[in-house]
Amino acid sequence: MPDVLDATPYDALLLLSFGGPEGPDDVVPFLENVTRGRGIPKERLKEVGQHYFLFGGVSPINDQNRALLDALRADFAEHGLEVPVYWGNRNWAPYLTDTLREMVRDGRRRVLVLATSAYASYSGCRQYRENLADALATLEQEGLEPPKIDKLRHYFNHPGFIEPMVDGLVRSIEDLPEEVRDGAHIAFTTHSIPTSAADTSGPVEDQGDGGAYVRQHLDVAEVIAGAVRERTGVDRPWQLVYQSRSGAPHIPWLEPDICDHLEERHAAGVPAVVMAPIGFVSDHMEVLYDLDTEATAKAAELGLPVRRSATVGADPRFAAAVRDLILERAAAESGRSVAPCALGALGPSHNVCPVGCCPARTPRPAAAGADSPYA
Ligand SMILES: CC1=C(CCC(=O)O)c2cc3nc(cc4[nH]c(cc5[nH]c(cc1n2)c(C)c5CCC(=O)O)c(CCC(=O)O)c4C)C(CCC(=O)O)=C3C
Ligand SMILES: [Fe+2]
Repeated sequence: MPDVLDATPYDALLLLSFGGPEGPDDVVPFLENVTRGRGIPKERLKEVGQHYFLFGGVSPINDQNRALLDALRADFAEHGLEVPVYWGNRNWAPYLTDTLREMVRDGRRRVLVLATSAYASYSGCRQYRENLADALATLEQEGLEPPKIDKLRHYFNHPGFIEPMVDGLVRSIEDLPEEVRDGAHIAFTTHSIPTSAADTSGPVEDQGDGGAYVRQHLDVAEVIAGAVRERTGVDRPWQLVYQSRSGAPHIPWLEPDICDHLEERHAAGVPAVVMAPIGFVSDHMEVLYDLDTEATAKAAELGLPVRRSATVGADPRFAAAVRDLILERAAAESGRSVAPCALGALGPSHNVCPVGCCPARTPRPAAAGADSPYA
C-alpha cells in the first residue's frame, strides 16, 4: 500500500466543466443555457447548432470528462490520495448546482475545483467562478450550509499539461508526408475572445495589450515549440492564431482566424501546417468541428497538407499534474512550504484570483477568489 497523501484541509475535488449535449433534443436547450444574456446573434446560434447535429447532437466533451474522471480516480488510488472526485458542469447535466448539493449532503466542507480551462480570461475563469457563486446562493436558499470552495491555480504552464502536447505535436509532424515535414509551420490555436476581454484578462497588473490570456498562450507556445525543436532537430516557424469566433461582427475579437492563417501561409509558399489546439483541455466540439472539419476542409481546398495535434484529454501525466496541484495547494493552505511547478517564463499562476482579475462586463458575485462573498 502506498503512503497516504495528505490533502488536508480539502475533503473533495470538483471537476468543473462546460457541459455539452448528449443527443439531438439537447442541442437547442444547451445553446440557450450557454448564451443566456450573452448577445450572440441568432444566425451564429443556428450555425453552431448545425455543428452539433453533424455529430448526432452529441458533444464529445462529456465522454472526455468521464475519461478524465477515471484517470484522476485511478491516479489518486494508485498514489494513496484519498480525495473523492465529483463532476459538475456549467451548461448541461450533471449540473454544477446538483453536484454541489450532493457534495454538501455527503458532508464535504472544503472543496477544491479543477476547471477544464487552463488559462486566465473572463470566459475561462471568472465565468466559472460566477457559476460557483450562483450554485452556492441556490444551496443557501435551500437552507444548506455552503461549503468553502477554492479553485486550483491556472495550470497552462504545468509540465503535466505541456508534455503531452509536445508528444502530440511531434506525432503529428511525423505523420506528415516526408517531403513537407521539415518545412511545416506550427499554428498554435486557442479560442478567440473579444479583444476587450483579452486586454482585461488576468490580475490588474497584467492587463492591457492582450493581457494574461495572450501572454500565457505565447509562453506555452514558446515552450512547446522549443521542446519540439529539440526533439525533431528542426526549427519550425510558429504563430499563435485563433478559432471559434462568435459575437457580432463589429466587435473586435482576437485575430487572425485559423482559416485565414492557413490561406496566408499557403500563399506564402509554406508546404504544410500543424494545428496545435493548446487553448483546449480536450477534443471537444471546438476541436472536432472548427479544426478537424472546417479548417481541414479549407486546407484541402487549398491543397495544403495539415495535421491537428492531440489535446491533453485524460493523459495520465495530466492526472498526475492534478494530484501535484492538489498537494501543492493543500500544503500552501496549511502553511507548509511548497515549490510550485511551472515551465516557461511566467512562473506559477496565483492561487487566489485577486480583486479585479478578469472582470465581467456587468459585475456579479464570483466565488473562489479574493472578492468572493463566500470566503
Ligand atoms: C475562452 C473560451 C473557452 C476555453 C475555456 C473553456 O474551456 O472554458 C471556451 C470553451 C468552450 N466553449 C464551448 C461552447 C460554446 N462557446 C460559446 C460561446 C463563447 N465561448 C467563448 C470563449 C470560450 N469558450 C466566448 C467568448 C463565447 C461568446 C459568448 C460569450 O461571451 O459567452 C458557444 C455559443 C455559440 C458560439 O457563439 O459559438 C458555445 C456553444 C465549449 C463546449 C464544446 C463542446 O460542446 O464540446 C467549450 C469547452
Ligand atoms: Fe466557448
